[in-house]
Amino acid sequence: MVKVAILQLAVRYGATQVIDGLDLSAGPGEILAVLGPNGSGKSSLVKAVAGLVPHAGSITFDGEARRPGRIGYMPQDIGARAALTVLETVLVGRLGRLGLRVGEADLAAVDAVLSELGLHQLAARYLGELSGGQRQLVFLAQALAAEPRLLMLDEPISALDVRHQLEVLEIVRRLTVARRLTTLVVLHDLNMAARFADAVAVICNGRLARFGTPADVIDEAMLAQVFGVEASVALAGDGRPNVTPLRASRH
Ligand SMILES: Nc1ncnc2c1ncn2[C@@H]1O[C@H](COP(=O)(O)OP(=O)(O)OP(=O)(O)O)[C@@H](O)[C@H]1O
Repeated sequence: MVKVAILQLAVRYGATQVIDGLDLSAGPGEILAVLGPNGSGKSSLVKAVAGLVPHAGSITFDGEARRPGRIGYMPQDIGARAALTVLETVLVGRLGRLGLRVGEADLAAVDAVLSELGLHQLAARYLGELSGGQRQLVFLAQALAAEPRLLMLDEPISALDVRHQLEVLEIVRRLTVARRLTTLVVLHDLNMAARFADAVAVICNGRLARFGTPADVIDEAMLAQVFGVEASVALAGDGRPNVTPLRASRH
């Protein structure tokens, strides 16, 4: 259980500032979806929280600057360069917890995650022999194998068919609630964000454009201002918004 508080976050690459003055928070048992146009700074935000890029401003975890030991991070870029099998790749997720040898508990944890994501039959295959969607599931498995308290997923469903998209987000939601994880997930699919997130942060040009519940944030005005899209947004029976994009309103 980790309360993440971000205050006046700034990230720059060389002379280019890509996140500027961003305040945000996420709590245990909660999925925070991070939305925004391409290049707006979503991955940079998640990398800053994971400690993978330097930043200014403050990021605290339960009020402390020190990151919790158990972080699960799934990057957006999941190339197949490493000559590892699926089993080995998922085991890497437990690196911080491995002793001098792989123990029974590690193998059991990996086994459980492989089963949960339906990856058992692929366990001995090399990453380079998988489809893009299968590889995405393997890297999700790697993030979950850490048994994280803080879970960060950068576009985890972008290569998945619609059933796997739903399955993955259902698993993420179930684990988030059952284990009181604090979950940050970068998504491009507005309707999946509306359906699965407790809170939504919209990033635009490195700044926080909107932050609140899906119903507060995902509306026609935001889609026009932030994404340059004309859309119709209806509230479903459960009060969550449903977006139908109509046309690009600017080029
Ligand atoms: N390592 C880097 N060096 C220099 N600039 C970078 C680097 N990584 C990202 N950027 C730039 O920072 C800005 C934000 O990138 P970031 O990857 O955070 O955006 P994003 O919102 O995740 O985009 P997308 O939806 O396309 O994945 C972009 O303009 C990008 O070109």
